[in-house]
Amino acid sequence: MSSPVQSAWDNLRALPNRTLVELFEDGERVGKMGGRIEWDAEEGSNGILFDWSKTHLSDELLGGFEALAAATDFGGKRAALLTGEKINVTEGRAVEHTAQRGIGAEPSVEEAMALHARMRMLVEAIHQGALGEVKHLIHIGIGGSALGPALAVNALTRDLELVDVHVVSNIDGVALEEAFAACDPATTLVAVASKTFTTIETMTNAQSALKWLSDNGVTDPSGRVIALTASPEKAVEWGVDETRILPFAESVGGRYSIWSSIGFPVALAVGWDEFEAMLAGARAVDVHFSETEGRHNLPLRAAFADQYYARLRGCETRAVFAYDERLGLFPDYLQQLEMESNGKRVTSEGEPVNGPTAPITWGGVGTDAQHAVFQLLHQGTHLVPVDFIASIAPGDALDPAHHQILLTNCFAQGAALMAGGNMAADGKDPARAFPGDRPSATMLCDDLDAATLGALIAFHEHRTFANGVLMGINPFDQFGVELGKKMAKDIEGGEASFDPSTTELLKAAGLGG
Ligand SMILES: O=P(O)(O)OC[C@H]1O[C@H](O)[C@H](O)[C@@H](O)[C@@H]1O
Repeated sequence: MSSPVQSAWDNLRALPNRTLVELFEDGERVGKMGGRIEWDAEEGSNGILFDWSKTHLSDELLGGFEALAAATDFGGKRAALLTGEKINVTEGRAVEHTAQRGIGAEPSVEEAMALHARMRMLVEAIHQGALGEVKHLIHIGIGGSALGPALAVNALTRDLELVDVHVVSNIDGVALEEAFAACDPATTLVAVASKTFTTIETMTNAQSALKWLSDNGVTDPSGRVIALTASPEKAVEWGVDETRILPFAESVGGRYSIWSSIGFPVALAVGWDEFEAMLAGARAVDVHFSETEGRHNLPLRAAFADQYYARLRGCETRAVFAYDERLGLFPDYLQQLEMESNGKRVTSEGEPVNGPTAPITWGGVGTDAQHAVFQLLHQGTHLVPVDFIASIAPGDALDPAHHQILLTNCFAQGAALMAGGNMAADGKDPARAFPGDRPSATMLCDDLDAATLGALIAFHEHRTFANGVLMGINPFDQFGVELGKKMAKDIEGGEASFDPSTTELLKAAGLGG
């Protein structure tokens, strides 16, 4: 007998696939497949329009996916997420990034608010000169301790940068040297961001940053260090003064940690109010996600489309193009969020999964990408669902033509992917033929400010969670990163023997004994 989940998938597989042109015969489609999430802004409200009408989701498919959501107990799992149950079953932990935004179990929300207050005091004290003149911050961290800060600092500091922030993640010393070259040691602080405070890249880079400070005449280098961590005791052992440790809860996952003290460089660069605005934008999405049911729940609806393309149409990748220079790092951010969360092969119960899991996330910025990779999207043999992200308000103060061309190109690409056609005069040249019926979704922001960035990130967090629920997997562990780390340690320790290829490579590089 098949399980309710299996029946829901069987039912989905039996539904007809309609073309986008056929789907648009429904005159109400744009309204049905669009939706806004809004929040209060200085003047009125701001928001994001989520237009999923150019995807192949039909009324029947939406109904089928709603049945799947019911069979996988989406409602119960969402409630468990938002009330701090231990849903990260493989690690026996709650998952409480929303508590950082005020949504969650009361003690966790209170703890988050108290830690935010402490972070705020330090940020404001630094702005007021309590640590002397501070012009630069070298933020050292990797993975979830770097990608969020790098994204947000890059996105939000075009108009205002109170402190010049350099995010360094790679162990390749070239990365750290580049930051050194851009900073004056006398006016530089170093943030060491690591949930565990053990990550080899981060700890090695932090040590070298201390050495750089002392080699360049800073008398108390460790007095220039701020630790952002869920392991404050390890930071103390490492030599950071307790007054400059900004802790966060163990239940905040690395790739979900921008909302915690890992967001310190953002607050330092753009000020506390902007950091709070980012949290408020995320909270607006949390509220929508927690209160809206079925197809009207926008992150869930996006996950329906993700599952449709990955599992029913065999798409192995999905692409994200931000038509906004400020979101240049958004695809990188999403790669960790989605691939580290849902790139799994067993369910939460340890059983093999019943279909493909996370597709490969890739992308870039428009219009650059149009002149490089869009050829494949329009005429290649892979079907790639595309997300477009754009802002109605421009980020630049140049001739408005810049922004108009940017936006018209963004919309034209979605239209062209869907419509297809033939560019030859006689309409018959196969090399000039566009098959069309290629899907895209568009996220159109009123403006790209801190609240909008928070909302965009939270939308993708919940979309990722919803995908995990529909596939029956735990999105919150990441054991897949461990084996390579262990082998690197084994090489360092000279303990292990390796395959012939690896042994030769080590020998050629003069490594590994
Ligand atoms: O913050 P840390 O403990 O230094 O961890 C940094 C990163 O490394 C790990 O290997 C994980 O893959 C990431 O999820 C994590 O964000």
